[in-house]
Amino acid sequence: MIQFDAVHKRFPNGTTAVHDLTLEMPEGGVTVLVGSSGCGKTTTLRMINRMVEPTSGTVRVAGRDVTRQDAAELRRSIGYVIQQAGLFPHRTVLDNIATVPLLLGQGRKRARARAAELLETVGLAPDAAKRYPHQLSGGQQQRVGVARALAADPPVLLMDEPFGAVDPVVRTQLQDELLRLQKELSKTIVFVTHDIDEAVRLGDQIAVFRTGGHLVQCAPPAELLARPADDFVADFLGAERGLKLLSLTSLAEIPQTPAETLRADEAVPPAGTGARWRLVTTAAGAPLGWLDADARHHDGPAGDAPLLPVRALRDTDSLLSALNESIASPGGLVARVTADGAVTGVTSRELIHDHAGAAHVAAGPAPAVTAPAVTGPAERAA
Ligand SMILES: Nc1ncnc2c1ncn2[C@@H]1O[C@H](COP(=O)(O)OP(=O)(O)OP(=O)(O)O)[C@@H](O)[C@H]1O
Repeated sequence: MIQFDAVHKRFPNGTTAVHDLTLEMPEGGVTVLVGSSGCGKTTTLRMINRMVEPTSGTVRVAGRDVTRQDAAELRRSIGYVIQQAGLFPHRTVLDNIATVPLLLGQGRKRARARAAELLETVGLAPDAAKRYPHQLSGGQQQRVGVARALAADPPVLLMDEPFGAVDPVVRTQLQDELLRLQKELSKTIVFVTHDIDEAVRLGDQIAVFRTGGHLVQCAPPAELLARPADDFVADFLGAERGLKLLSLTSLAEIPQTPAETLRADEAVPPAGTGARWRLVTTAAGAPLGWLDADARHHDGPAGDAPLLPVRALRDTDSLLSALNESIASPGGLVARVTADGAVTGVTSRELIHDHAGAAHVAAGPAPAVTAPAVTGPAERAA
């Protein structure tokens, strides 16, 4: 666990970067620090590995005051990943990853063997090992950065906007990789980002800071979205915080009913018999598309009829995806499939809407909105 106890940081030029911060970052969990530019996120992060020293207060890692530990030793025991990876340009990928184990006195052979293993762990092909950083894409460089931070198997990982410089698709892939890795490794991660969606996706808890280094609220994502402490946090979370909350609820919680299906080789039934929207599937039960059985443009096998696209969802998908799909689906039905892609049933738009409302109720009521204080004439005169 990492503990900040009444930590204050004032730089020599008089800037207060962090103001009286008391915060616990649980062991094996991801704490995300968010807030507008200059609100003290990086300074907070850097006080953990003593790249910045607090002016007052105590930072403890695993119960030990960091200022009582040798700074270089402390840094080697804490992984650090920054934006654009910060790799050594004249070292190969493998040597970049092996840097800390070598500094810790591991033999070259062992350090390189471990580095090669880590390449695979972070999803890079073995042939990346001999390349230099400039020969990799931005996303690949970030993966090397993560591998390097993990090389000495540190219990704590500090990540300062690690995915800030890559495009949204690669960014999502890197987030997925981090979530997968974290499931296996359970590191104590402190992650700085500007992106609230990234915070909601990755954080076990999210700490929201305001300019001047004030911590405004720290809570698990669902609680933060349902009950922002004040207007600042609510604004920071954005107008779509209700939808973001749905992204945290899994579709598994919502019942399904049997689907009216037709195999692709079956004939289109006469109009007016059975359900209007039939789900046409392969022989193995994978959905191919929606058939408007009442329109009946076609007499032959269902698979040859004009079908409307279907995007089937798994139990692991979110209520937000279900809501989205229920709007796009012609009959308002969301097709549900197993992990192997075989149809298990459908869920109606109405049921999804009901549960979307219930998700908000379950997360608890939002605080009442307080009207801005009206300044009275006496105060205005003061
Ligand atoms: N070495 C320094 N000397 C003086 N002021 C500093 C120093 N480092 C940071 N600051 C100031 O401290 C405040 C907090 O900076 P910090 O980098 O921690 O913010 P941040 O939230 O990480 O910002 P960003 O999101 O823009 O990276 C800012 O006003 C910054 O200008």
